[in-house]
Amino acid sequence: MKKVVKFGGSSLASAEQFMKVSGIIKADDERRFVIPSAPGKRNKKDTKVTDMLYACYEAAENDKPCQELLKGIEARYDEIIKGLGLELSLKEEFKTIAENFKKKAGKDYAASRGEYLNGIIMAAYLKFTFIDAAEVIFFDENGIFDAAKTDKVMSERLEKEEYAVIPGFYGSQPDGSIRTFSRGGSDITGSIVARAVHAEVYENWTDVSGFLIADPRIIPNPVGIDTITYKELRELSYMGATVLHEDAIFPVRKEGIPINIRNTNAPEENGTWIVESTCQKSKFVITGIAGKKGFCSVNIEKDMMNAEIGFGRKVLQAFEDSGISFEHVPSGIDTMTVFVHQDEFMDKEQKVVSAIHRLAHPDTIDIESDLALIAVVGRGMKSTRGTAGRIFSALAHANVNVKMIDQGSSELNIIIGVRNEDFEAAIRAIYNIFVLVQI
Ligand SMILES: Nc1ncnc2c1ncn2[C@@H]1O[C@H](COP(=O)(O)OP(=O)(O)O)[C@@H](O)[C@H]1O
Ligand SMILES: N[C@@H](CC(=O)OP(=O)(O)O)C(=O)O
Repeated sequence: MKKVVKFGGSSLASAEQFMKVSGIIKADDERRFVIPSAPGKRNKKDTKVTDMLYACYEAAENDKPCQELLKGIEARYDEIIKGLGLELSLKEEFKTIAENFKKKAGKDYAASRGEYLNGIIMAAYLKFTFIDAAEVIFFDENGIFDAAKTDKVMSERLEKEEYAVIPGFYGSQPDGSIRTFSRGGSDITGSIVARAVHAEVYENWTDVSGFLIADPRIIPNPVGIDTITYKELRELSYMGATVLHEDAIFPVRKEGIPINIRNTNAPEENGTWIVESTCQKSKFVITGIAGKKGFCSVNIEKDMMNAEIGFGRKVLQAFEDSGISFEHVPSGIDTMTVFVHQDEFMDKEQKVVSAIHRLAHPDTIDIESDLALIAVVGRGMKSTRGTAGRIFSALAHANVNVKMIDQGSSELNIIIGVRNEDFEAAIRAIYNIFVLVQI
């Protein structure tokens, strides 16, 4: 039996955390393949090594001095090495990194060094084989993850290893350059490794005891989720529940490998099981709530819009032509609203508006910014009447003005648009009505 274990930055932020991690791995000899992230925050005010590397590289790229910043990063690793009592020096590694920064080896190369160096330390401490992810994780020349090549090379390579450490977050492109996944992407590496070795389980160790019904930074001590389906999880992580990267389920999903979210600081707890499907009912009507701030709505009105075939396509074409993806498109008889990410949209706003006028000839276009989207997700909602009603009465009681509602036909989720400033109050109101009143 093989278990793949991924440890997030919060689990590897200091020597003390490394010791806990080693204890967890050594407690079960089926924990054979280890995916470390870069050191994360040691306290709320601390900076993640990945962010330090981005900052350092930005300086190097602009021909500004970055030696001091790099020294700060080296000091973080040295502190871990010293704390673990290891006979290991990363001097040569840092020399190479400084040289490559000078040669402008790329932002992705810079960020990836956080995981690479942590992997070297982890392998030395555990006495496992170190495998550079650049040798087993591949992207094509356009930077798209190459699943087929990765799966083949990775499974052949890991077949030969009993115990190995593979750093998370990055791989290589055909020209040998380093490419990373998006932020939080070590979760994806863990999932890819789990698939390649046909693991029995993919354990994802973090600093919370599993997936919680709501973000603990908004709801103090939220109830934990015992079991959640891949689909529910995808909705929640896409909508901002950062505990697992939204793309991390794809590799394991195809193999039916469950993901178990666990807490490095409370390993005795079972955490959350993420599975393909389950006959287990969730504790409450809803499984979870998540959300994100920073959206804009573009409201388009045109009399008799309903009778005009192709109107929606023309409007969306205007967004596509500017390279802007849309999140939701609720519509009425003579209105259509397109929700987009504010930061993506801001610079191109007027270009898109004029394109909509040119392509679709609407009567009016009205833009509203600083909106948040909240997803209420649950496999139990389909069979329960009145869920939407309960949400709206809770929001009305909390004085939250609902800007938009969108329910997918799967009835797995309801998306609600509110003002950014109402975001936390809205999440609290929904949590209270579905969870607190039932406890
Ligand atoms: N629904 C949720 N359940 C659990 N944690 C959540 C949720 N939503 C947001 N989080 C946040 O996700 C954090 C864990 O993810 P992350 O910071 O990426 O950890 P790691 O460094 O271990 O990869 C938690 O500390 C918590 O603040
Ligand atoms: N270190 C990378 C990748 C990652 O997955 O980190 P973490 O496991 O700490 O979320 C980041 O900060 O984005």
